[in-house]
Amino acid sequence: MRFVDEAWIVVRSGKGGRGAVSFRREKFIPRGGPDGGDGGKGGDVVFRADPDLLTLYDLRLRRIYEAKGGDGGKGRQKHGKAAEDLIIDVPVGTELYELPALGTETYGRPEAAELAEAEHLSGARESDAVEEWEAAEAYAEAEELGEAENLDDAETPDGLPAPSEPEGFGEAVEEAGDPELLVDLTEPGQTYVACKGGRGGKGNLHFASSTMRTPRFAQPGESGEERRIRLVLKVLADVGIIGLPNAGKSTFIAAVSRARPKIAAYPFTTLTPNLGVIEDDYGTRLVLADIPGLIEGAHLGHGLGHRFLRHVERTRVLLHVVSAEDASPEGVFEAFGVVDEELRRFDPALAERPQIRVVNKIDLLTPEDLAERQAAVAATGQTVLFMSAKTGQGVDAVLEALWQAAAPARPGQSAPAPVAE
Ligand SMILES: Nc1nc2c(ncn2[C@@H]2O[C@H](COP(=O)(O)OP(=O)(O)OP(=O)(O)O)[C@@H](O)[C@H]2O)c(=O)[nH]1
Ligand SMILES: [Mg+2]
Repeated sequence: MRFVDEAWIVVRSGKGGRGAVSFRREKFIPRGGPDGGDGGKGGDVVFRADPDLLTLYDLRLRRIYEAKGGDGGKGRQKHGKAAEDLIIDVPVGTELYELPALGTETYGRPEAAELAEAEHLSGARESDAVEEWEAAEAYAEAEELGEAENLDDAETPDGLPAPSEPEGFGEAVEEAGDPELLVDLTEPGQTYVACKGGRGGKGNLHFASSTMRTPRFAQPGESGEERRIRLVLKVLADVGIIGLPNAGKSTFIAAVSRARPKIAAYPFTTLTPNLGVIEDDYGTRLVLADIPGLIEGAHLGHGLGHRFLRHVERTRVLLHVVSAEDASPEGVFEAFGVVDEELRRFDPALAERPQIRVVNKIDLLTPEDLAERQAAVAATGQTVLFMSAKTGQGVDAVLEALWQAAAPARPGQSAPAPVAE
């Protein structure tokens, strides 16, 4: 499974529907009072945490998300229908950050002009001859067509041209400094309204007064909002597989799950975390995350590790893998120490996370060499497992330890036993 952990998108809520300009038509009354209804509210943009999603991949394929606009008001005091909200499903564990605005003009949207118009009209400056004239013209035209109740028809549903990405957009996003965290969607079904839809405009029935019996104007709908949002998925894996580059982490996850990460005999083969799922006979699942190799200085941003350490923050158990090539009989714990130190400097709480320690590639050792290391470990009273992800030797014992340490307690079962350090 391809795992994408970051994306950024533009979201826009829908514009409010236009208020209607309409007049009652009754027999023998040539010009009845205004009865134009209000426009409907534009759609909100809502993010929702979906437990079935594991990646942000879909959000990479599309960049701009727009909710629909509200319907225009109608005659006989009928209000326009509110638009449906646009729901964007994201994996559980997605954080949303606000990116700085880039200036709406770059989109060539008529927003500013429309706002001015809305202000102008809501101020109901009836002395403005031009405005009157335009409204009257529009009304006459509509009347001719027999659809005086709704002058909104000429507009596209949201009244805006199709969006396009302005030049320099990507760069500007890249340069955005520390963005502000808006929400952390950690609960399945949790929602966050990122943009509120615009309010519908008032119909002309609101503008009648003693001096203004036949208002030939109505408010346009309020514009929607626009935001640029960065999405960061922190893997909600149960187990984080950590270790130095080339230790065999990807080989292990490929051996025990259907994940098919790239495996190669050079460091930093894995560039983004891979997720694998294992399932027991009861259908209980454990999500494993194969994290790119950490090296000394990861906490300083050296290598790739730093960027990915945050994924480990949320795992319940760490599977710490070292290669037998790096673990001499006296130096087995030293080998684990390098990555432990990186964890500690990045976040002391991380270093306290339960760890299952595994020496991998034991197929490269003679039986005597292996026995020597096992004896050295046993003498310390600590637990270290030995396996070969390549041949499968010892892998079942590692899986068993993972289930013990990370499986969520089933009803009627006590919590998993703590892992021996
Ligand atoms: N002999 C032997 N080789 C192994 C074993 N496990 C992995 N390898 C080899 O070690 C090399 C590195 O394996 P990977 O699984 O890519 O290592 P990794 O820890 O994911 O490395 P990075 O992604 O770079 O951090 C590959 O050539 C694997 O074939 C093992 O149990 N025995
Ligand atoms: Mg790898």
